[in-house]
Amino acid sequence: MERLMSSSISSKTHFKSSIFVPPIAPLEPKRVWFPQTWLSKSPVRCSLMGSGSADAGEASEIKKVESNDEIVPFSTASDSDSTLKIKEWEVQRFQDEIASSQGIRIRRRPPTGPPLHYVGPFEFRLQNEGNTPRNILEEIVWNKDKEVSKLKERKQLYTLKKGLENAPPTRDFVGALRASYARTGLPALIAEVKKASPSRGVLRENFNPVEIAQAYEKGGAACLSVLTDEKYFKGSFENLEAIRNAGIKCPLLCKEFVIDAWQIYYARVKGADAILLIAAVLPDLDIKYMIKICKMLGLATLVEVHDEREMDRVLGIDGIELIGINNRNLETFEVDISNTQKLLEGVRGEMIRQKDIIVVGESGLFNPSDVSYVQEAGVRSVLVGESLVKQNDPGKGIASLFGKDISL
Ligand SMILES: O=C(O)c1ccccc1NCC(=O)[C@H](O)[C@H](O)COP(=O)(O)O
Repeated sequence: MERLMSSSISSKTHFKSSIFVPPIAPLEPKRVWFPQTWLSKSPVRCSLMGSGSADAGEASEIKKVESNDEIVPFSTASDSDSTLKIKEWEVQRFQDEIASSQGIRIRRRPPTGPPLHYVGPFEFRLQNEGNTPRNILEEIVWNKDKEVSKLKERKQLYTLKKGLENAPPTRDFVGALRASYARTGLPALIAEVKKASPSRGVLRENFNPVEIAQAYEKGGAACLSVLTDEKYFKGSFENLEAIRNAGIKCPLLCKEFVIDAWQIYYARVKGADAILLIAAVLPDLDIKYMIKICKMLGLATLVEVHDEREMDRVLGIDGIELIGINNRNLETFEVDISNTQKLLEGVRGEMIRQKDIIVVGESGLFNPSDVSYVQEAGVRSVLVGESLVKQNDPGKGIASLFGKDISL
């Protein structure tokens, strides 16, 4: 690993020395053997923690390695392709080690896919622990990795940044939540525009995102959350853009699985006012880095946690204004709204009050007693999808959710 770091530094890369490098035993490349057929011709484009597409100068003291440049060869592998692959593999391993040292179970997709194995004249790919996603969240993230790589090839950051000049102005997402809470005395609603989900399948066949958004706004939602993932939620960035262009005044959260800063720029260009960052997926340094990028672009961040460890990590990060507590375990689909209460008890709740952080209760909220329960636990906002989107009139669903009309 030391060798990896020094080779990265010696090439023309942006690497800030303030990055925390945990004491990992150096790898021994001489013991690593890769079948020749496992090696591809693609150029290495690696980034520590996977957020490697934004300009290093922009989030000043924060990290990064991004290299298409010459790389110092160092192993027994004879050609430069294999050296690049070994380097990719090492960076991947380094990334996963940092993540797991923070209790993150979701691994990033291995860069090369499963190795080929030979049995006599045949070859096949072995499926094993290392190359198969272990749960739905990991699968989504691995798929997202492939998706984002392709999108980045089609639209480079440079082009996206030019698009920023024509992007609509951002609206104050946090301000809208505070104002709604002050006006109604009830948790401010972030109403979710979601056609389907991995746990519930298709929620609404007759799905018109703009009409649903208009109904939510009319029904008293403070902000909207728009799913943009296509494969698992049947959402899209076109939906986000259409809702923004339809003149909806509620600020919009881009509900995406963000693993790369490129996605933040893309969301901004498509009209988002806020971005979701999931602590189960992103190491601390990525969260800090992405918050900086968001601030620079005028976007709010909703940092989502599910357990105490994630909450403690996030409370250790400066500048957090919104924390979402997801009552759904994204690895198992289990939903339990008492999770919100558990995470807001004692010293954690105290710290949140002191920092004036708005907590958003997410998932599994269906009726007024669910809403009161999480409000008593300390939330000042709720993020609700299924129970609203399934109603014939999703706007009227809001009144049923709160037990009264909150649009007035
Ligand atoms: O909902 C899922 O099945 C799911 C699976 C994997 C990752 C995320 C998932 N959902 C995202 C959410 O947490 C919800 O869309 C959101 O909190 C609203 O929940 P609900 O009101 O229960 O629809």
